[in-house]
Amino acid sequence: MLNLSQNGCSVWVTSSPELALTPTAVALGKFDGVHRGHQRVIQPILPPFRKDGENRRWGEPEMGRTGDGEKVTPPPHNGSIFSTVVTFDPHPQEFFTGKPRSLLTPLDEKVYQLRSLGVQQLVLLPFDKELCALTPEEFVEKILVQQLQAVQISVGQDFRFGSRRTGTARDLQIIAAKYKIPVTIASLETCAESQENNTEVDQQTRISSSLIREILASGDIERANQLLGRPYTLIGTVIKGQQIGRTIGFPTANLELPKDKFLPHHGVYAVRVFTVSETLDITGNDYFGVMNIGNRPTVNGINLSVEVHLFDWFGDLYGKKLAVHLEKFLRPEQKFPNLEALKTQIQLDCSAARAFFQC
Ligand SMILES: Cc1cc2nc3c(=O)[nH]c(=O)nc-3n(C[C@H](O)[C@H](O)[C@H](O)COP(=O)(O)O)c2cc1C
Ligand SMILES: Nc1ncnc2c1ncn2[C@@H]1O[C@H](COP(=O)(O)OP(=O)(O)OP(=O)(O)O)[C@@H](O)[C@H]1O
Repeated sequence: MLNLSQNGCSVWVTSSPELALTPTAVALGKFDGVHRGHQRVIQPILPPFRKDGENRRWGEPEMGRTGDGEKVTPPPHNGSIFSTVVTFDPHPQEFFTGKPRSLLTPLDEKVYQLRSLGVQQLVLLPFDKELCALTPEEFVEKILVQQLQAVQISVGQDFRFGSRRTGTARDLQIIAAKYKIPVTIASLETCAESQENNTEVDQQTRISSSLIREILASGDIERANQLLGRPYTLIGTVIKGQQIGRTIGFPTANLELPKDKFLPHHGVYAVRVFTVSETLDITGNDYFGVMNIGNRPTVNGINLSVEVHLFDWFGDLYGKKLAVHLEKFLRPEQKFPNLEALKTQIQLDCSAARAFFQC
């Protein structure tokens, strides 16, 4: 389906497990967000020669593309064990509810995050009736042993699998032992519970994609960033807006985002912006700026718009891909009586963002 390759680092992405590079060291789960808990599960499947956080060059041959139904030969096997994240597509919750689910990390972004951790392969198991009906024993035998030739498996302590989620992480360990495959069960990465409860005791809660969504929806971007282990990022292509911004002295780059991207609380954020390539690698300098996510009630906007104003930068960004790191929530969007009042407020937003970034 996709091959994302830059500087000799590639991730082989396939939704056909029979096209997977084998043998594999597998981390299992949905991994939306690739948050700190996920990173703990992925760590044990990475090659031992790689130090944490290092952007590894592993000198694999250039890989071709694969895809649903596409007949493509995977790159030759070079004798190594492929660090592989195995996830489900669509997201199981989307399959059961029939409702499209927005994601913290749409596919391109997930691949980018996995690649920067050192993962070599992403297998997107088609989540359908057939897969759902597999018992834990059948899942291990058919998918992990026969198709992926797993030699090592890693999951979190609360991992559940197989039909009606009957299999636990411990069950996986027992079943995999029959095939002599070791299973690492990562202990839960937790964080302090929100202080809202006003309890004296330091209660801990599990870091999860669902918790991070809730926190983003509430506008607490700094806490969401802590749990992710990096800034929450919106990545999109710059498209034309109504071009009113430039008339009030604040030209903005309007972003078209992946349709399934989860949007945080609407309003104004202090942001750090990077131009990126198709594979999402940073291509130039970074810029500071302010971003608005909202409907622009002051100009009777109807559609949701995501737009960023960069400090001290003038030029044409149309068609460019930007990665916008959300660092601080400044205020909710408001309806102003006129453009002059909006302009005055945006000036204040810029000052607040500059003070935050000390720039
Ligand atoms: C930092 C920032 C804050 C903004 N805050 C608001 C706001 O509170 N209310 C609003 O109606 N529009 C707000 N906007 C959106 C402006 O209305 C929008 O930038 C302007 O209409 C230009 O739109 P254009 O990009 O289509 O030309 C904000 C934009 C920026 C960059
Ligand atoms: N906080 C955590 N600490 C350790 N392991 C985790 C943590 N969160 C998830 N995992 C493990 O990482 C893998 C992927 O997790 P998964 O994406 O399914 O869960 P999640 O982040 O809790 O998402 P959701 O909130 O949608 O359930 C699983 O093996 C899971 O057990």
